[in-house]
Amino acid sequence: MLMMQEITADIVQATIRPREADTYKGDYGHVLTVGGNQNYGGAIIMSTMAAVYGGAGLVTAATDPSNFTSLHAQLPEAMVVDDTDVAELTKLIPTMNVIVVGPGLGTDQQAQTILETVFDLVLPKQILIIDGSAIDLVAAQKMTLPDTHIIFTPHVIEWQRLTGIAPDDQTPEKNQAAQQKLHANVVLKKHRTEVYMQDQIWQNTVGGPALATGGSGDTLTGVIAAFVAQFENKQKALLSAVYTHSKISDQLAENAYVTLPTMISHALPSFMAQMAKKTPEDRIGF
Ligand SMILES: NC(=O)C1=CN([C@@H]2O[C@H](COP(=O)(O)OP(=O)(O)OC[C@H]3O[C@@H](n4cnc5c(N)ncnc54)[C@H](O)[C@@H]3O)[C@@H](O)[C@H]2O)[C@@H](O)CC1
Ligand SMILES: Nc1ncnc2c1ncn2[C@@H]1O[C@H](COP(=O)(O)OP(=O)(O)O)[C@@H](O)[C@H]1O
Ligand SMILES: [Mg+2]
Repeated sequence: MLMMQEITADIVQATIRPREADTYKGDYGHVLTVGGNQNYGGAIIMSTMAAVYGGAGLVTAATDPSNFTSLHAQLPEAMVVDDTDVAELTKLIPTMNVIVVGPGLGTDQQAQTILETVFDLVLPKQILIIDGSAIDLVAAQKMTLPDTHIIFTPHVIEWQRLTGIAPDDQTPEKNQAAQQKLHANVVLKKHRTEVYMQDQIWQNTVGGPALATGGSGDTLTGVIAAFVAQFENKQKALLSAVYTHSKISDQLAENAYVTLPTMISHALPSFMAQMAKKTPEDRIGF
């Protein structure tokens, strides 16, 4: 039986610390989110919003141009680029710290071309978060993964598509073997989300059915991107993002039957401020 460790508030409090006074946006990472076709624009808006509210220094969304206006209406802080403009992506991608690909991307030929472009251009020093449709494309097209730091964020059906392991057979042993074969970190999303990284397995014990609404996972990608972009310890940043997304939902769920993805994003700055204020002595009882 494999040992599973619980993600605790301690890890989050140790990760989210007060910002140094003499810093600027360039110190908190540049995130690129790639996705959102003509039908699923909301997915990339939710991912991008979470990256902005989660504290990434700069955020750019590469999406279908039909989403530009709606994205800016909600999120003037983000920049946009046409996700089929290879020349622009070729200039932009090398300047990024973290790339999210997949929310609302779809699985048609155009989506596949966009994903191939990202895989071609991503650099080994970057962090690539592969979610939603991009996981489906990797699985269906048996795409070779790029040489970079990869975080997969599948739900149980996406994980099945990627590994062939049916949800009922998704044991820690089988999941870890599949994760190690992929040479990637895996956030297996479900009621009690599991994080597989290197030889460790972590379980998230916060979060509940108020998160069971379209866009919760899209939002998680943006929180992960913002955290790994701005915090030094990438493993703790990943665990902290998973916890924070769920914990905010739990807190909102005291007064909200369903916690809409945009509600979670809007609550990120105040939750992070609370975490940053905590000293080691405060940690008991949180
Ligand atoms: N507003 C938007 O634009 C939205 C776009 N979305 C995008 O839509 C695309 C397709 O994603 P979907 O996940 O909807 O579709 P999928 O076809 O990947 O997954 C849906 C299937 O997975 C099952 N499933 C998911 N989680 C499960 C769990 N914990 N236990 C058991 N079964 C589970 C569902 O029952 C369903 O059969 C993605 O690109 C995604 O990002 C969705 O995120 C929804 C919102
Ligand atoms: N009952 C639940 N308990 C805890 N977390 C949940 C529950 N239902 C959904 N979630 C969380 O919501 C997110 C759903 O992700 P996903 O299925 O990819 O949504 P979408 O693609 O619509 O954004 C995951 O982080 C998952 O852990
Ligand atoms: Mg999803």
